[in-house]
Amino acid sequence: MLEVSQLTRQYGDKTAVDNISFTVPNGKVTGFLGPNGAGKSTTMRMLMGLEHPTSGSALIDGQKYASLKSPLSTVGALLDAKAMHPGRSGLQHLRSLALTHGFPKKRVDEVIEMTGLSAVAKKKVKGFSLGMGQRMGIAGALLGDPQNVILDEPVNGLDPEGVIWVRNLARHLASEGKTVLISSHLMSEMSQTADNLVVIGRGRILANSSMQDYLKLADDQRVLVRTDQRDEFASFLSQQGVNFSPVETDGLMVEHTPARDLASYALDRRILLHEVTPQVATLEQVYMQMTRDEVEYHSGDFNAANGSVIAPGGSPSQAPQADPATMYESPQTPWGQKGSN
Ligand SMILES: Nc1ncnc2c1ncn2[C@@H]1O[C@H](COP(=O)(O)OP(=O)(O)OP(=O)(O)O)[C@@H](O)[C@H]1O
Repeated sequence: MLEVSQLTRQYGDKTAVDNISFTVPNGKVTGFLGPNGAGKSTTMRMLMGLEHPTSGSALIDGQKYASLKSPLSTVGALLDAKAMHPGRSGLQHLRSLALTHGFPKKRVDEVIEMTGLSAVAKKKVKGFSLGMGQRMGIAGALLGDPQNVILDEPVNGLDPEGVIWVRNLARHLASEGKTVLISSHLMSEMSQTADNLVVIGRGRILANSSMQDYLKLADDQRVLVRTDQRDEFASFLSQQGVNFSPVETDGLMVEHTPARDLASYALDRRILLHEVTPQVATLEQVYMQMTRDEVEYHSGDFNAANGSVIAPGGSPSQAPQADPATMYESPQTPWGQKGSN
């Protein structure tokens, strides 16, 4: 179990992590979400004893990392996939880790096999692709068969097969009763992987709940109804001041009205509804609503018609100007999205 309690980390004037508390329970995958610069990596690094908290605590199974008797068997982390000696092979890297921690060579072979690296394990780390480096980092994290696993952006650079593999791995570890904390910017992936979510923005907790409860926070609850008496039902809804929009030939997407009320209105008016489907918000929709004002590094919108970039809250300019406030931002790509970082 991981326990973060009133944790704060300041770098000079900058408060990277601001008095946050949350628990990551055993047997669950907990997604750790937040915009760039929200404080996820800093929190994970404090759990792993790589940064000292300014105040508060970050504990693993009730202990600070530095006090753990058998660190690699208690917690395994992928924090920076490039943190390996470039001149060594993956096999050498894992063997030296195993040797210093007293794990048998057999365990190295097991994690190499588990992470799909058998064919490249003897290659020098400097020749690794981003995805191979990620897999090697995960292999290192799993070496001690730890009770707690912390993965910072593990799917970064992985191909679709690798992304599914990480999902299955996380689910498998949780099914064995292990604690899994995993950060990612891939919302669709996270929605399939995590049981619980901790969302942070500008160093503060924005949400800490089960995935199910989180999805209920969508502020635009909508219900799709279908009926052969659409005009009649639509005119009734208009009289009630309910907002809706037509869908295909027989449907209405109705806003802010519970499905039960809609069914009841229809029954009273002897209108047969042949479909009443509450729309489930996606994780991405709820997350975007929640973090709208928490994004430290905003991208401008790209105007495909004339190639201009509209600065956040501003008017079009022909070329993006270098601005110290956005110096961490990825360059605008021709298709108007941020590149990966
Ligand atoms: N060593 C440091 N010195 C100064 N500022 C730092 C340092 N490490 C992190 N920060 C700042 O702390 C804030 C939180 O950074 P952090 O890397 O934890 O965010 P993150 O949520 O992991 O972001 P991303 O999703 O981009 O990886 C950022 O504003 C970052 O610039």
